[in-house]
Amino acid sequence: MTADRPVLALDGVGVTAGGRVILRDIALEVRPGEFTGLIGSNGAGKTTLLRVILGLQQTTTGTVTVDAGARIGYVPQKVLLDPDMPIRARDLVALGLDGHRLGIGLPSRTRRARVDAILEAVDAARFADARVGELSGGEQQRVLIAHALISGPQLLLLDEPLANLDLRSGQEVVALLARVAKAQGVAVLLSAHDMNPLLPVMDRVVYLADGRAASGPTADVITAEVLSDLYRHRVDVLHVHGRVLVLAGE
Ligand SMILES: Nc1ncnc2c1ncn2[C@@H]1O[C@H](COP(=O)(O)OP(=O)(O)OP(=O)(O)O)[C@@H](O)[C@H]1O
Repeated sequence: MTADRPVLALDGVGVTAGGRVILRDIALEVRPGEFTGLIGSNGAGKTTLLRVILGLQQTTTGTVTVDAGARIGYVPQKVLLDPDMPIRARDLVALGLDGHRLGIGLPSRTRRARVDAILEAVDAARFADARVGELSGGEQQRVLIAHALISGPQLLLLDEPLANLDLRSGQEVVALLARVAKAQGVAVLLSAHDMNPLLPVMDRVVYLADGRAASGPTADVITAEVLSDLYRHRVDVLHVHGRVLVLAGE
């Protein structure tokens, strides 16, 4: 795997399910060490696209190419952790190791060291022994990210991880993921309905509207011209106090 070879590439991908066209002609590339935002409003097709990449959703057209040997980590949307579930944060993270062939046969001291190191990397060491159900949303999100990272994936997919976080926790999770991307060369693909929390770190964007996508470097895609073309309707892109607003025009 080299820095200039995409770890993931989609070309002409379409999905029809339940008699409905959900995605059409999606093309995108994701590279090692890059942070890509998958942006779209409710129902735009973000989860479906992530499921396509995971091989859980059948495509009707196009190709999905994952670099040979690349492992994929996944943090699904809405993981419900029962407050009474008697599992500690460190045990949940260790499950990410056991669910993978990497985890089999590791001596317990090595396993523990791996779990500690990954909890440290996501700034979750201080609640390693707490029950996951009792942690705050932001803390749980860190544990779930550690769980996805422990098998050493080259591609990390996260489905709306900021949805239930306050602004501050959201910023912390985004900064953490950007660090992981750069330090470990992981390609991060994160879905969100609002791109603003991602702007400081987002190298590339896949902007979904009505099942179609515009994708590429953020500055090339988030323009009135490209988004008007995508929406097939005039939209304006406003930059206000460091935020980007996409507004329907006349
Ligand atoms: N198997 C299916 N059969 C029929 N329709 C489906 C199927 N899977 C998804 N859809 C529809 O496709 C559309 C896109 O769904 P998807 O969950 O991918 O959107 P999303 O962008 O993740 O939305 P949200 O932000 O609300 O989670 C929705 O209208 C959904 O109802």
